[in-house]
Amino acid sequence: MTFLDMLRNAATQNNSMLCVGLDPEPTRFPATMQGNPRKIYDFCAAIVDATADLVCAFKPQIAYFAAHGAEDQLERLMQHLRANAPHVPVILDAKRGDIGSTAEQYAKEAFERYGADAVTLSPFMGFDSVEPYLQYPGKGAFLLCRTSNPGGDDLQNQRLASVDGQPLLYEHLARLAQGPWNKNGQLGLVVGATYPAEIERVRALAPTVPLLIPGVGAQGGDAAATVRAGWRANGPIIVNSSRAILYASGGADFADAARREAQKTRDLLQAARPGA
Ligand SMILES: O=C(O)c1cc(=O)[nH]c(=O)n1[C@@H]1O[C@H](COP(=O)(O)O)[C@@H](O)[C@H]1O
Repeated sequence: MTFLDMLRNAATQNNSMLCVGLDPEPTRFPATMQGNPRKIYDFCAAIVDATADLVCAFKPQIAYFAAHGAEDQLERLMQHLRANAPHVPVILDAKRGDIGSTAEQYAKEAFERYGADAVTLSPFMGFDSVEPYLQYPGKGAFLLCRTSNPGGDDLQNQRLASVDGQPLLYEHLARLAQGPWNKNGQLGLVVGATYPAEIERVRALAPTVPLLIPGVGAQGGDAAATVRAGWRANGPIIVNSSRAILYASGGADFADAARREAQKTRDLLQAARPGA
């Protein structure tokens, strides 16, 4: 099954466009685990179990594991996801971007070592840095397009004088992802919930590719505006929230609190669909 098939199925089964981001930060764990990087797996597995019927995807952020030398716990978490949430696609948030020969190694890491269904990529180095990921049939790749951070403006909002119509860089990327770069039909774009007007612009230029949209919750993005700008019947969106769900409670009830927060966010997103 392709990444897009999995996404469609999970979105339908769980009635959801919510992605729970797995960004484990031991200092924010509840008392019995607090500050202990060996508890990363336990913490994340509890969150997965509490939310697996509410999401269309999970997104582990690799830096939160690698920073603690906890790649083995990410491998265990991937196995846990396969066993306990087999219907939910996993997007490995790695934001890789390197020359083709090195990209081949990163692709192997994401799809073979971790068994991810999709990966996030920085497209800054051009198509040959993206192509190795597209060699994996059915695997998804999300290109950073108009990111949620304020500094995203610095490059993404620059005009390309050399391209027809002098589009902004992020607009050009949106066209490439919808068209010539989408060799395996599984490309998507990352756009921040903090910029709904730009989400709308990206959707106009790339009507059918999936949009991964982080920035609701801790970054303050407007969930309803995000859905209105990005969701289309044949253009899926995956709205990520990490900290607001993971740390909804700092106590022993963290998993129950995460579930309540995920449910609230899921319902808010669903209700904002035009005609819902
Ligand atoms: O690619 C991403 O996931 C990403 C792109 C972007 O533009 N902004 C952004 O916040 N992210 C990631 O999405 C997550 C957001 O986390 P919260 O702000 O805690 O919901 C983090 O893992 C970020 O690395």
